[in-house]
Amino acid sequence: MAESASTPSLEPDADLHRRGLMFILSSPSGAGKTTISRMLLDADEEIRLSVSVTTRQPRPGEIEGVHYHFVSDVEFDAMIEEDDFYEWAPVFGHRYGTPKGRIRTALKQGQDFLFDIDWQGTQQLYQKDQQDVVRVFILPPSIAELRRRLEGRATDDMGTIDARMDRARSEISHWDAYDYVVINDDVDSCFAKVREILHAERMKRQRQTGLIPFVRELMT
Ligand SMILES: Nc1nc2c(ncn2[C@@H]2O[C@H](COP(=O)(O)OP(=O)(O)O)[C@@H](O)[C@H]2O)c(=O)[nH]1
Ligand SMILES: Nc1ncnc2c1ncn2[C@@H]1O[C@H](COP(=O)(O)OP(=O)(O)O)[C@@H](O)[C@H]1O
Repeated sequence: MAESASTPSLEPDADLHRRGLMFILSSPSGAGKTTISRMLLDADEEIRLSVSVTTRQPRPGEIEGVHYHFVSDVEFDAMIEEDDFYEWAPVFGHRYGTPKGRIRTALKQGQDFLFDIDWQGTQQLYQKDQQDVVRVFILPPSIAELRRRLEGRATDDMGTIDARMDRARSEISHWDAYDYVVINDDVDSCFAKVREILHAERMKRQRQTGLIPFVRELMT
C-alpha cells in the first residue's frame, strides 16, 4: 500500500539526529583501557578519540596526533594560560589534558567522542557536562594479573611498574564514581560488553532528538 502524505516516516539517517556522547573509559594503569579503546575505534566508525595532550615521552609505536599530542612542560603551561583545556590533571609525574578543540560543536552535530582519561578528568568532565557523559570503569581480574600485564607490556622499568601498582589501589577506589564497571578478564568479552553499553547509551531517549517530530506525528 502506498504511504499517505500523513504517514510518519523516519529519515534513513534519523538516528544521527541525536546529540553525541562523551564516552569515558578509565581504569588502573595496565587493566586494558587502551586495548579496549583501540578495539572500539576500529569497530565503530561513529566514535572518535579525543586525543589528549601529555608531557610524557611517547612509547614505542605511539604516534604524535594519533595516540597523544606530546608537548613540553612549557607548551603545556602555555595551553593552560590560553584556557585550551576542558580538563587536565597530573598523573605519574606528568600532566595530561583534554584539549577543547571543536568537541562541543561536534557533539551537537551527533559526533561521539571516546576519552581515555583518569578519574580526575572524569570528575571534571562530568561536572561540566553531565548530560553527555557516560562513565565506564575497567577493572583487572586480580592485582596479580594487573602486574603481569604491566610487565608483559614491557614499556616501563620496574620502578615505574611499582609506582603504577602503588597507584592502582587508589585508582580502583574511585570505581563507584562510574556509571558502569566491567572486568577485563577475557578481552573479547570485555570489549563486547563495552560495545553494548555504547549502543544502549546511544538509544537513550534524551539523546534521540531526531525522534521528536516522528513521535509527535504518531500521536496526532
Ligand atoms: N585527566 C586526564 N587523564 C588522562 C588524559 N589522557 C590520559 N590520561 C590518563 O593518564 C593515565 C596515564 O596514561 P598513560 O601514560 O597513557 O598510561 P596508561 O595508564 O598505561 O594508559 C591514564 O589513567 C590515562 O587514562 C587526559 O587528557 N586527562
Ligand atoms: N584481557 C586481557 N588479557 C590479557 N592481556 C591483556 C588483556 N587486556 C589487555 N591486555 C594486555 O595488558 C597490557 C596492558 O593493557 P593496556 O591496554 O595498555 O592497559 P592500560 O591502557 O589500561 O594501561 C597490554 O600489553 C595488553 O596487551
